[in-house]
Formats: sequence, C-alpha cells, structure tokens
Amino acid sequence: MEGILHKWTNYISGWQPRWFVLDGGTLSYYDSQEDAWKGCKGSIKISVCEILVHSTDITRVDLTIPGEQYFYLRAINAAERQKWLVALGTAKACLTDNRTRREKELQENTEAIKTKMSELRLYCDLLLKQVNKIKDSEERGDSAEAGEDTGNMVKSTCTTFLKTLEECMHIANHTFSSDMVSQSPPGSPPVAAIKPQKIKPLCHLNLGEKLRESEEANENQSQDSGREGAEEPEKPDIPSHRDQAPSTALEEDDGPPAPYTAGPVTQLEGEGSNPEQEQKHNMDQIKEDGEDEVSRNQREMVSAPDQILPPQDPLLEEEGVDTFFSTMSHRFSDIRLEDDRGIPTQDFLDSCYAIVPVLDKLGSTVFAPVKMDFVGNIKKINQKWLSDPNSFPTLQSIVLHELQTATAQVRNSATEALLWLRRGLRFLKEFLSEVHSGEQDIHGALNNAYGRTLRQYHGWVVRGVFALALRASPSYESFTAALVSQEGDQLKPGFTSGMRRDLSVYLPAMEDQLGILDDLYDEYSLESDEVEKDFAGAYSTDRPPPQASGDEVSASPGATSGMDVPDRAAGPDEAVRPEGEAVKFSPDIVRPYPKAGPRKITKRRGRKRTTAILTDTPAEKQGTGKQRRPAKQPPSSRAPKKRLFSPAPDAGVAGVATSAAPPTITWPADGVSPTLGLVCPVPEAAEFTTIAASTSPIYLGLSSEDVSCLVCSELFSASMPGEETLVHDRGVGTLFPPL
Ligand SMILES: CCCCCCCCCCCCC/C=C/[C@@H](O)[C@H](CO[C@@H]1O[C@H](CO)[C@@H](O)[C@H](O)[C@H]1O)NC(=O)CCCCCCCCCCCCCCCCC
Repeated sequence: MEGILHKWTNYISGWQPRWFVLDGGTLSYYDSQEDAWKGCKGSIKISVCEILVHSTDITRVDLTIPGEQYFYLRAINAAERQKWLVALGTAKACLTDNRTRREKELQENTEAIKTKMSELRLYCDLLLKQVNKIKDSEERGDSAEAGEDTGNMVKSTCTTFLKTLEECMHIANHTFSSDMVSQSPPGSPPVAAIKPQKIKPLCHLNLGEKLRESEEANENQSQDSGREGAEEPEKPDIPSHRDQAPSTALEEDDGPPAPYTAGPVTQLEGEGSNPEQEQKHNMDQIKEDGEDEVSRNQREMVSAPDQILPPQDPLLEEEGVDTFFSTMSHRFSDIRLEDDRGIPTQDFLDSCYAIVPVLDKLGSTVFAPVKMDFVGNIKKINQKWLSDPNSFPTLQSIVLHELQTATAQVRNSATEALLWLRRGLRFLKEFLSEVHSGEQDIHGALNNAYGRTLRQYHGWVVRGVFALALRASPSYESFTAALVSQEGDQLKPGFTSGMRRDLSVYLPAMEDQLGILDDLYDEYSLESDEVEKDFAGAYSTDRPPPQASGDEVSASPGATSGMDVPDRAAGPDEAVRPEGEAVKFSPDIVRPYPKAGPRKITKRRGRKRTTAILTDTPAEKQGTGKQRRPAKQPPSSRAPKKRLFSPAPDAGVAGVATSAAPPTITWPADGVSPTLGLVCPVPEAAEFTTIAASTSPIYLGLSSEDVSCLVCSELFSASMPGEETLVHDRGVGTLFPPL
C-alpha cells in the first residue's frame, strides 16, 4: 500500500505530508511521490513496532519501537487511516506468522539434532561391542571367516555412523551458523535453548558438542569449503541479520538510531567477506583424509564411550549451570582473530550487540541513553563496514582506511565510534571483573568501574547521567537474574560457579581484544582528549590505571575511583560545576517535576548538529599530563594533523555544522543560577533532576530537534503538539527557572 500520510517532524515544521510505501513488512517514506526516486528518508520495520491508534484523533496512528523509533502519523481522513491500519496490521500479522514458522524450524532442527545424536550414541555402543568382539575372537583364535564377518559389520556400522554424523552436521550448520539465533529484535531475551554450549570443561561436552568442537578444529585445518554447497540441502529461507537491508539514516527526527541491522541485502551466507564465516566443514574431506581431527575424536570416543554421555554426577551438573554468557549468541571469547591479530569486524560487532539484551532485561529507562550510545556506535561501525564489506574485514582495516582517507578524525567516523565503544566495553569489563572477583555490591562495582574507566572522559552532565543510572542499579539478585539462560537458574547452586567458569573465558578474551584496540589507538595517537571535551574533565588513557596513587591517572580527579570514594577532588556522583566546584548529587536534589515555562525554541541556524554542550570550563583544558607518543602516520596518509574528531569539513546530516555560532544563553545577572534540567517524560519517572548549577555562561549549541532526553532517549522532536507543558522538557537543551 502507498499514499500520503502526514508525519510529525518537529516543532518547527510540525506535521508534513510525506509519501509512504508499505512493502515487504517495511514502511518507508519519501518527501513526495515525485521525489521517491531520491530514496527513502526513513523506514520502520512493522514486525517489531507497535501500532497505536489515538484515542481522540480519528486520523492518527502512531508506530513506535519503544526507545528506538517513533513515527507519528496522520491519515488524510478516518477512512484512509482505516485502510492503513488494515494494511499495517496485516503486514505485522504475516511477519509474526513468519517468525513463528522460523522458530518452529529452529525447534525442529534442534529436535532432529538430538535424535541424530542419540543414534550416534547407539552406533558408538555398537562399534565398541563389535571391536570387543574382534578382540575376543582374536584371543580365542577364531576362524578368519568369522573375523571377516565382524570386520564387515564394523565397516558398515562405521559407514552408518559417518552418514549420521554428516546429517547431524548439516542440520547443525544450518541451525547454528545461519545466525538465526541473533535475529531477535533488540529487547528480546537471549535465545538460550538452542545455542550449543561452548564454554564448558571438555568432560561436560556431549557428543554433539564434541563434534562441534572437532568441527571447529577441523575448520582451522581445512579451509576448503568448495564442495559443500552442492551437497547441502536447501538452506532454510531465513535471512541472517547480516542479510537485512542497511538501516536508513535518520533523515528526520524520528528517534534514536534504528536498531543495529547489518548487512547488504544481497549478502548471502558464504559470500561474506569474512573467511571465518565462509569456512564450513567438509564431510567428504573428512572421509578422504581418514585421520583428521574428527576421526581422531571419533576414535577417542569409541575407546571411552562413557565420556560422551551427559554427566550424571550431581556435582558435575552443578558446575554445568549455564549462564547468559554460555548461551549468548555471540561472544568475544568465540572470536577468532586473524593471524595478524586482526579483529573480525562482524564478529566483534555481533559480540557487542549480544550484550544489549541484558540492558533490556534490567529494564530501567535510565539505561536507555547507555543503550542508545552503545548501539549507536555499533551501528556507525557497521555502516562503515556496509559501505564496502570486502575492504573492512577487521576493525583495524576500518581505522587504517579512515586514517588514510583523513576521515578518522572526523566526527561520527567509525574510528570515533570504536573509540567510544571501546571505552564502554572497558567499563563493562571492569565491572564484570569486579563481579567475577566476588563483588556482590552491584552499585559499588559499577561505581568503581566507572571511576576507573569512563569517568575521566565525561563532564559534569554525563557524570550526572551516570549518577542517575547508578541510582537505578539493580541488586545482585536482579542482576544475576538478568544473566541466566533459563529462568530461575540463578537460584541453582551451580550458578555462581557457572558464572565464574564463563567469565573466566569471556573476560580474558575481552581484555585481549581491548588491548589490541588500545595499542592501535595508541600507535596512531587516536586517543582523544578533545572528544567530549566539553563533558570530559580530564584525559588519560582508558586502560585500567595502575594502583599507585601518584600516577597520572589518579591525578585526574576521581579517575581511579567511583562515587563513593571520598578521597578525591570530585567523584562521579557529584555533578561538577564547570569551574570544578562540586555540587553533591543526591536524591535530595531531585525535585518534583516543576511547571515549565514556555519552551525556548532555538531557531536553527546552519545545518543540523549533534548533541554538544559547549562550556568555557577551564578545568577541561587540563590533561593528565600523560605523554603520548607522536602519531604514527598511516600508510600514504596525506592528512594534515588536525583536531581529533573535529566536524566534518562538509558535514551533512551525520556531521556537525560549525559555521553557525551556537546560540548563547547567559545566566541571569541577578546571581541566581538557573538549573539545567533533564526530565524524563515517562510518567513514573517524571522527576526533575538537578544536575548542576553554574554561574558561568553556558552555550547550548543545540537546536531543539537534535535534543533527546538523556533519561528516556526520546527525541525532543517526537513530542506531540499540545504536550509542550507536559513532556517537552526532554533534554539538555531546556533551561528551567531556578528552584
Ligand atoms: C547495570 C547497568 C548499568 C548501566 C551503567 C551505566 C553506565 C553509564 C555511562 C554514562 C552514560 C553514558 C551516556 C552517553 C554518554 C556519551 O556522551 C558518551 C560520548 O558519546 C560519544 O560522543 C561522540 C561525540 O563526542 C559520539 O560521536 C560517539 O558516537 C558517542 O558514543 N559516551 C560514552 O561515554 C560511552 C558510554 C558507553 C556505556 C556503555 C555501557 C556498556 C553496557 C553496560 C551494561 C551493563 C550490564 C552488564 C551485563 C553485561 C553482560 C554481558
């Protein structure tokens, strides 16, 4: 279906007619029908969005992916809306059915594998008996004919075993390598039941797992995948998440970045740029080689059949409790680095994205800005990858390319996104390390991790956001409940040991990859003390600082400690005045939502800009004194040295315009400081949170459309006409009268 709908754009432009096309489960819009050739300006996936009908406006229909995307629409009249509702509802229903079919397929495949596995066990038993029989008959000195018969039996059992094994692997390949498990939209719980458990001591592996292990070992040895295609049954019609169309740029203020959807439409499994993903086990190869890894494994299993059975010992069972980490769809610990320590782009991004469901599970809207930032960075890097998948197999190749083309230092570059993604991951790693070492105080662990990692890059506003997030930090019980693979597992006695087991694999892998990235950024002096300059209090490195108190990191206010550590100039729970004077951030300063004054609509000048608060804080200009090596020049780089992550020279939507001077708002001369407000429009959290007060001039370099609520992540522009006095105060760009 297609036709005109009026779309809410922003407070300046209001409702605008747009040409909408509903096709293949996606609703896309264009400026007008005539301009459709220019490409769509935005789109939304109907399968994952909510369709809401307005209670009073008979023309209105809202499509929302909560926390992600919002389309507020009005049809020309009620009848027209009805048509759209039918079309949208049908599209959603079809897609829902589709997903159910896929889920069913997954279930069936899993069942089929189980059946094949029990057949394999039978053949193993049989083989063992037959081998014993041969031994016995040799000892007894039976006739040659008798031995030959038994030999033939062994041969045919082996053939059947191998055939069954082959079938099993075909099913497993399709089930587990087609990325079906990672298709759930953001917010879905991790797909637990179907993911093979890789992080387990070897003695816990069942047959299927052993085979999978050996398949992987074999993949390492044999790169030959050329013959597999002809023999494989039809792949289920399940597009990998990498097969989906690239998400569209946010041309209008539709909301925060769309969920991470990656991959060109034409990208088929096996055609990818990452040779790891193209490697498939070739059964024929195994048969011919005779003595490869798989065969060796089979021999071992025959000689020790008890190892292939699931552990019966309750103690072993205890140790085997799965956690989120053993069942998440992609893990850092599964990433195979290239020979030159290259980090495969897609595997890395997948592993990052696989973390998101935990944030969703923890549920607080306060985590929305974290998620938005984290996913936004994944998406930026992914978009770079999409621009030429073959050229960007590794993260290093992306950074080097941007260095060579002098775009690494441009705002919104993949290099910049990776810088922040890495900082976020460093924070996560530090936090999880605390938990791993037995810390049950989640609040404290988050706080410590923040103090050691992110805090030094944040200015007073973001520290305030962190303080807010910290207030919503879960209890240890809720946190572990979010890390189970099956509900209630956290109560099982083996859960803690399961966590320990899994984290002891996950964390070192994370550390390893973060270390590689640290070195890369060090090598090319890409660590920036200018990024978030206006937020960040100080620059050092994001490696965990040494313990000594006199080092350059701890010299940075609060850089080694979190909120609760008193011995510092300013902890992260303190909203720091731009001058460096601290204001204690506590629930006491959280006030009821005040009646807001009329909205200050900043008239847009120049091009759109991204969120930035520019202050004249002198403290920010102080680094930690860390001596950095001079930047290594990338091969054939002709780029003059420039400010890191400066605005793109020709900044479009994704860039930052600098030509227009930011509008200036000066504190009143009466000496009473106005307060910068962050207000979440979500009713239950509709609090007025004082982040800081200041007597310095603050320049709010924000146009109203660029602002999204740091609490609930909803865009300012997504607020409704008539809601001005209720929910329009959703961002750092709004000034309130003093309390
Ligand atoms: C238990 C949940 C606890 C949540 C803890 C919250 C951590 C709070 C961090 C503070 C809020 C950050 C909000 C955003 C800040 C941004 O201003 C900042 C800078 O953004 C960058 O700006 C660039 C322009 O200057 C821009 O181009 C770039 O793209 C942009 O990123 N961003 C950051 O500081 C990065 C913060 C990332 C935080 C990632 C947290 C990782 C997820 C934590 C999950 C906890 C759950 C653990 C369970 C996991 C199990 C696997």
